[in-house]
Amino acid sequence: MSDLFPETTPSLTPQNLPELDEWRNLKIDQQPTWHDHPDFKASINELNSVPPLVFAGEIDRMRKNLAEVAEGRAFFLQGGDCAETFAGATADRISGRIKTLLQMAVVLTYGASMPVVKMGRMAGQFSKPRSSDTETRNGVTLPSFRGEMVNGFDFTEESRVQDPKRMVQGYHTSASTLNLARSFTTGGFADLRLVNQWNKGFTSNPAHARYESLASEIDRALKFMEACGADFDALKTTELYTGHEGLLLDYERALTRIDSRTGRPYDTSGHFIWIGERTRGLDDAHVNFLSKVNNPIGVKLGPTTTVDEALTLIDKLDPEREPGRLTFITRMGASKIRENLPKLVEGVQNEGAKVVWVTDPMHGNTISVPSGYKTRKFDDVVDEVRGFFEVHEALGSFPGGIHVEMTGDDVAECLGGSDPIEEAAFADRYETLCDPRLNHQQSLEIAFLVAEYLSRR
Ligand SMILES: O=C[C@H](O)[C@H](O)COP(=O)(O)O
Ligand SMILES: C=C(OP(=O)(O)O)C(=O)O
Ligand SMILES: [Mn+2]
Repeated sequence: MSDLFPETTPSLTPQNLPELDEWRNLKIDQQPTWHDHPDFKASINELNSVPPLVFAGEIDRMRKNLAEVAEGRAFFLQGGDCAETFAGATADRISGRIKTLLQMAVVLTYGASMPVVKMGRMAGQFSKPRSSDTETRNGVTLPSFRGEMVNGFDFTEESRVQDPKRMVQGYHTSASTLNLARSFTTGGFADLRLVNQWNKGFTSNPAHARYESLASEIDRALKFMEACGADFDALKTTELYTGHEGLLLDYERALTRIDSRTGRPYDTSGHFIWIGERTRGLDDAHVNFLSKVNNPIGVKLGPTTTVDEALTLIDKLDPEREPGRLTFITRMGASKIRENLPKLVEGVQNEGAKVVWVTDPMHGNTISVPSGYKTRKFDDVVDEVRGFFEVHEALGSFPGGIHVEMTGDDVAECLGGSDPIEEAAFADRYETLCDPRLNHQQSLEIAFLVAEYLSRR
């Protein structure tokens, strides 16, 4: 808490720093239409006065960690739900997701002999951009579900009404999620000497067996080091950052605070905030607002991104060219990455900028199956990851990270994997409210694949 005392800098309270509100005059996409709602002002006022979810000092530390990634000395792992849910913020669900993410990180750290910067798509991933404003089922048309911070998922008129009080509920759910994440990662649960135990409760299959054997190897190495008298205090805790798409600017703005040390604004809704593929317009509201806060910022880059767009994004979001400030999360699709990514990487290299390059192998590979489910083929996900490593290898740039939609649960949402998920399983185990996620085992498989590529470098 000591890093942030907005009340000690009254001339710089969030309310009177006009540059933080420039976005209000710009084009803005994918927003709720709730500004005249009777509860809108009170909800914003409440969010203006709640404590920050994360602190400026932590955000700075993440930026420093990401600078290491930009220099090729660490790897960046981002993972979590496409859309978090309020009901899903239970101890079991949250710990399952964190365990899976930490297991992936262990595989990567050990396999690649490299520190891993870990970020959960969690404690704030409650709003969604949509392809269509409405959804039609059996002849009934209702507003689309836009994430639980905006409206409900149930297909009824009442549930789909946009309610600004949901932002306040989103804040509180984020706070309790973060509280549990902090106690897991600092309270002994994430002690590296317990890696073996994180696998308990998961059924036996190829990825799990592989994890068991890697965990035993780590265990032996640690026992050896311990016998040599090494001090393991540093292994007791781990750092898990949070991140989400900064889509709802009313929410992001209300949680922005001024850091008393520097007088600079930080968006305290999460450590890492990214701009989605649908809202990255160069002169639009999202780029403008996030250019003003001091957090590390990501931008999703889809297959139509031009070199000029990428360079202008750098100019706007990282004018000082500070490694760690800007992460480009490419989501091209398996069939396009080998053709589209090289020109972007070369363009950025020629400009002399050092961004972090992350692959999101999920969003360019979404398909619908005849039964109506949105899904992704595990093989396409793997192929985009391979393409990402091939392109960076060829150009001598650092493949800095991976961004996946995943869960710790044994869901059936993405097709394939070494214990293959078939379409028939969707009827019972398809649980996502938006995009299909890798289940626990598929997530571990991806981690092993990435570790192999990293260790070859
Ligand atoms: O992550 C999210 C989805 O890709 C995005 O919300 C669009 O989904 P839709 O095409 O189902 O609207
Ligand atoms: C909407 C998302 O991605 P994109 O902006 O890349 O489509 C997402 O990450 O859930
Ligand atoms: Mn998604």
